[in-house]
Amino acid sequence: MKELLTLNNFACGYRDGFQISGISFSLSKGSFTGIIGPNGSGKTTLFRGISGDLPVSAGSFLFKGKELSSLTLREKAREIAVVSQFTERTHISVEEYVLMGRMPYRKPFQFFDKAEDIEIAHHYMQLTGIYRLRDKSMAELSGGEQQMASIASALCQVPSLLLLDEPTSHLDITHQVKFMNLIQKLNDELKLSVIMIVHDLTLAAEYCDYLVMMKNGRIEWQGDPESVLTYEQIERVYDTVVVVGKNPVSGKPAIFPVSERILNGLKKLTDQIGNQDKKTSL
Ligand SMILES: Nc1ncnc2c1ncn2[C@@H]1O[C@H](COP(=O)(O)OP(=O)(O)OP(=O)(O)O)[C@@H](O)[C@H]1O
Repeated sequence: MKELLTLNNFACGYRDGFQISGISFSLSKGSFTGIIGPNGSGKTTLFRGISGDLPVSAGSFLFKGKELSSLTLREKAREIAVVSQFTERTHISVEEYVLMGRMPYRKPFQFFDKAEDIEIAHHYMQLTGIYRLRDKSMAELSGGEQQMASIASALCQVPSLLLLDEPTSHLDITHQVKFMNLIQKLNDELKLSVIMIVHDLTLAAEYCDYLVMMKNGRIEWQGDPESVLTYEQIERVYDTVVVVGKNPVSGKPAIFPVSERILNGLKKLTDQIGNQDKKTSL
């Protein structure tokens, strides 16, 4: 089966509070999808619905052809791994933290990690560049290093779907690009499907092959980056003036903000030209 997940008229939300509704999209195995939209538009709520953290209140959600709610917690944990924005500042070692990702594979009454689990954890620590930090406490790591440890732990679950909630928000440009390249590599080589909440639209355009743009708990637009990230749609959804250009190397959309001072200057200039045109036509 090519389709990994299908949401059909899906709705979920908080009791007597915010709801997302009418959500319909399908993602195939190995896709790299970005969820974009303004603050409070429902991106994290959608994530919580996809991870099974919030129950489906209407519509359906099929994962590999089965209702997600029919999977046991252990089955879900073997299929879907979530990396949230915040890592707990726990005092356990990096290695112990990463090994927690093997929990869904532990047998009842298995109190020690098997050699196979340790081998898998070491493999993903090496891949994410944190192997050298394995004996340090998680609390001693920088934000970027903690982020990598979370990814390594999530990969230990050997999931088919990785959910990333704003993973690059605390990273400098070097680490952002390094991080995105790693996710792209996992996506390419392991055919790992990725859904990522991302605020940086240019970064989303560069790496994602599909974008879902949300506003007020609904999908406003979805498709490839070129069709979603037009200046008209961005302005309508974010209520902000932007210029959309092209990355000269990749050809992907690049989004530029425009300051109010520049906009006011442009407005003055067009008003002056308009007044001159009026005078000459009199
Ligand atoms: N646990 C909760 N209980 C009730 N309402 C919540 C809860 N979490 C979030 N909300 C509300 O749901 C709405 C959507 O929040 P959500 O976190 O899904 O938005 P978002 O698009 O991820 O925002 P941001 O970009 O700011 O992270 C907000 O109005 C928020 O106040």
